[in-house]
Amino acid sequence: MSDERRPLADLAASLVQDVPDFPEPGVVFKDITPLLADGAALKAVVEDMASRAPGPIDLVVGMEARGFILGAPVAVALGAGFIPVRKAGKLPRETLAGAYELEYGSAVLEVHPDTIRDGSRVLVVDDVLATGGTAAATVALLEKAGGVVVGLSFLMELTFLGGRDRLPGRPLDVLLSY
Ligand SMILES: O=P(O)(O)OC[C@H]1O[C@H](OP(=O)(O)OP(=O)(O)O)[C@H](O)[C@@H]1O
Ligand SMILES: Nc1ncnc2[nH]cnc12
Repeated sequence: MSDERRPLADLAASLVQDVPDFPEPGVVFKDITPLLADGAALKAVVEDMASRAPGPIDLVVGMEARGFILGAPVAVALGAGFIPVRKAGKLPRETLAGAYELEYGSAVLEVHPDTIRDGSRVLVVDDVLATGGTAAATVALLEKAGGVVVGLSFLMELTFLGGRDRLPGRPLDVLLSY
């Protein structure tokens, strides 16, 4: 990590709380709500994510639900559109769907493919990269819909869960590593 990014990383880390055994025994849940509640920290994190985008971005994609919280303001900061990738059954029109596994369960993600113009440069934003199941399923959906995923940006990575290995060759940006 660059020296200039260190103060932001320290601030963000101080505002993430560990919650043991949530949502199930053995999982240490990284709770970002204290960070979200701190206006200066939230602004700094969003601006940092936007500033590290790899080149021009047409669309920012956020995954339900925490990916919406960070993704939408990053999209606004970049002047890009925002695409919600939602859990099954929430989007009202024709969807593309993909199943995936995560640290504490499995689910299905969906997107409205007609909101992604062919060849759009897409940045994926989420709070946590854990097993990488959510991110890998999202990349697959976006590429099927015609987008070009040029990067993924996460507030934090749980390195011991190996999510990076499910995103080989993808440009990843992470502020905090655990
Ligand atoms: O790398 P993975 O193992 O896939 O885990 C990461 C995902 O898990 C969390 O979302 P969650 O599905 O818990 O939903 P939420 O944002 O609605 O809480 C987090 O916000 C990521 O999207
Ligand atoms: N340990 C964890 N804490 C918060 N979000 C997560 N998503 C997947 N694993 C997580």
